[in-house]
Amino acid sequence: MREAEQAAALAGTPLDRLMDRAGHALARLAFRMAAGRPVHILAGPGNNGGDGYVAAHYLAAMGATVTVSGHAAPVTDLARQAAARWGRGTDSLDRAPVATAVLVDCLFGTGLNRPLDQYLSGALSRHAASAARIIAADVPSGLATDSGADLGCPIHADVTLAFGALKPAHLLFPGASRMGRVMLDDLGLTITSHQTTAVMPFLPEPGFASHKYARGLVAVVAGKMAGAAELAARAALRSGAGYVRLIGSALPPSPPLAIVRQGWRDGAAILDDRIGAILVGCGLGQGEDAHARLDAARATGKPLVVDADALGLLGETRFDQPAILTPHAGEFARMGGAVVPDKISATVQLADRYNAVLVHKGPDTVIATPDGRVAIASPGNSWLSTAGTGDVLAGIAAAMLARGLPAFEAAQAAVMLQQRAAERSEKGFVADDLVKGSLWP
Ligand SMILES: NC(=O)C1=CN([C@@H]2O[C@H](COP(=O)(O)OP(=O)(O)OC[C@H]3O[C@@H](n4cnc5c(N)ncnc54)[C@H](O)[C@@H]3O)[C@@H](O)[C@H]2O)[C@@H](O)CC1
Ligand SMILES: Nc1ncnc2c1ncn2[C@@H]1O[C@H](COP(=O)(O)OP(=O)(O)O)[C@@H](O)[C@H]1O
Ligand SMILES: [K+]
Repeated sequence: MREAEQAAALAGTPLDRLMDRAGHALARLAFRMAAGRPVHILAGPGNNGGDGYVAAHYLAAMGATVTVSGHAAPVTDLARQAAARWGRGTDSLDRAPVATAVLVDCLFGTGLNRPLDQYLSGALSRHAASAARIIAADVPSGLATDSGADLGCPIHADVTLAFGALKPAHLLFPGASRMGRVMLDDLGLTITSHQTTAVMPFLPEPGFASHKYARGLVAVVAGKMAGAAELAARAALRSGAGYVRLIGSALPPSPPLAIVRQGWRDGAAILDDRIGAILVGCGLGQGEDAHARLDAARATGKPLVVDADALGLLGETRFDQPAILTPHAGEFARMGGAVVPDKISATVQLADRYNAVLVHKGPDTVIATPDGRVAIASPGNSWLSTAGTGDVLAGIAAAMLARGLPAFEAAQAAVMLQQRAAERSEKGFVADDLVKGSLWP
């Protein structure tokens, strides 16, 4: 965002214009939410506080009842100009709060560089308790914008109005749990970044020239716990693969019978040239056989999805072929990934180490490439926290690789399709329910 501010300034949008837009947007939102009742604004010393003074100026001009409490005098030129524009009195932050309809938290935004002290977090929480609704300007104060880490944020906002672009704190936990409804005002900026929210790539439907191999042949390698591979195979088929082979499963055939079952045959089963992607790991186990199956899958040079048990067998592997690795937090830690709070850097580091696309799962899934591109999924449906939904994700990812998507796009498609399936399902769904019908968007 700071880069974007600089770019905007160079492109001729002065920063005071951006602050004016931000403050005006805040004022319009607070005006609507207050519906004639009083609004109180907390203004910090930096430009987040500046947004608050501008909002106060506009609210007064709209005829709203608006008061401001300031923490420390403005320290930036922009914030000083904004405070002068407001021009009316500013209370001290520790004056006893009065009941208000809407509190607008403009204490700190992207400039927070240390935890809130007790004085600040106490004052913010007292003011919040006296307000019916809370709007956070850019981010609730006390959250680290770039990681979503909690640096002593005492509030849950009802609405967070993000400026310019969404930041990691809007999507990553615990920050994401403090936002309430997130709204974005782009301030008229076009921001390009190597960090984005995950998006669904365009998936063309089968055309007249399509055939089952053109749509993608997926090989799912089974192992000790055959159910996991079964789920993954169904997910691959239901998400549009033309052909799915389930290899080495000990379970008897069950619907959909379109899944073709084959023995492992010392690895010969995965050598078919027409196979577009191999999924290995779901229910694989960790013994000798598991090692052999993982090694054979790698040796084919074909695009791979590596999940679950196979993630624990990778050692110092660096992938030569397109590969997607899908660890949950526990598997991520066992693979040597640094523990959060900075889930983004930790995921990029591991992607680089394995030379693969990393899908670091959880309520806030982070997808990273070895060259540092990052896509963060919007917080998912928490009913996904049930056994087997990871196998479903891995199966969809394999189908996306087999249809020819690059690994980064395939991983995003898989996360989006799994989330959409969850949204369409009844509360209390289980993994099997997700793959009963089509997973196509
Ligand atoms: N990005 C943009 O293009 C725009 C940004 N604007 C606003 O500007 C904000 C960023 O402004 P700033 O960079 O001035 O940063 P902030 O206003 O977030 O805060 C910076 C100030 O707070 C102090 N500070 C940091 N952590 C503290 C702590 N724990 N306790 C006490 N003091 C602390 C710093 O020393 C500094 O004085 C954004 O969040 C956004 O609201 C808007 O004005 C519109 C334009
Ligand atoms: N609280 C949650 N909210 C949203 N999604 C979740 C949550 N917990 C887990 N998930 C998602 O559910 C899936 C679980 O995968 P995983 O832990 O590998 O389960 P399994 O190994 O049993 O298949 C992942 O896609 C993950 O992102
Ligand atoms: K804020």
